[in-house]
Amino acid sequence: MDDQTAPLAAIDWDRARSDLDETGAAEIGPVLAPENCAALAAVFDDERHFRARIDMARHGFGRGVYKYFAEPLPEPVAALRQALYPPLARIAADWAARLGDAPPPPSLEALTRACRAAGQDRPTPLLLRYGPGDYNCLHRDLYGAVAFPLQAVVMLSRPEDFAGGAFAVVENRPRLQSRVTVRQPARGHAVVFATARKPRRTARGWSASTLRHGVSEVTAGQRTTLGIIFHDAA
Ligand SMILES: O=C(O)CCC(=O)C(=O)O
Ligand SMILES: [Fe+2]
Repeated sequence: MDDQTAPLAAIDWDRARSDLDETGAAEIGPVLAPENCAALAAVFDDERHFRARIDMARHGFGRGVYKYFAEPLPEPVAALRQALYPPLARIAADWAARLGDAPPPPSLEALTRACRAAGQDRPTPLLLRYGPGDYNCLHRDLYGAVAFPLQAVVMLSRPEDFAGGAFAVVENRPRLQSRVTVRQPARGHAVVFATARKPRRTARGWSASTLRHGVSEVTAGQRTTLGIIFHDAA
């Protein structure tokens, strides 16, 4: 463990796995110390750290702004991405076996190499900022053929900094009505969730349900999050 990330060793991965199996989302944490949350939120206004700035309303993605980090990623972001990969890859490997998919690469480095080979070479970790009236439409963060099936969002704001702005995952289940799971993680806590699909037990074995995630309207204050996506973008 280093001083950049809170002790991931304390995370109950069995519980996270069963929450992910059940709903496609699991709250874990803390994963970032409060001082790192504050420092990362402050980075939002410093354009030197980013490769792209997206005005969500312009693209019909919702309302608010997000920015993709440029390389090199800030140390706490790189360290957290690295630390989250192995436990998430174990869950991803079980999901792949259930769905008959290829297993995930054994390491983040191997995933990055697979991305490069597919022409996906731009970093995807991002900061998102929402003010009053802002929201994030349901979506999937897919950026090319290579995709890791799980991702994380870390809350950088304190609960008293904003109102509204709930994180939501919607699971579209074959032949069933859709299920929504809503989370409001504390500062420094994360929600890990399925990027696009997850296995769902059926009478005959397993089938794939499809997932999207988004954020409900922020009604007051300012909400800043860190998104950690493991595959790179084309
Ligand atoms: O701001 C959030 O809670 C979710 C942001 C998001 O879409 C993501 O991290 O992929
Ligand atoms: Fe997203």
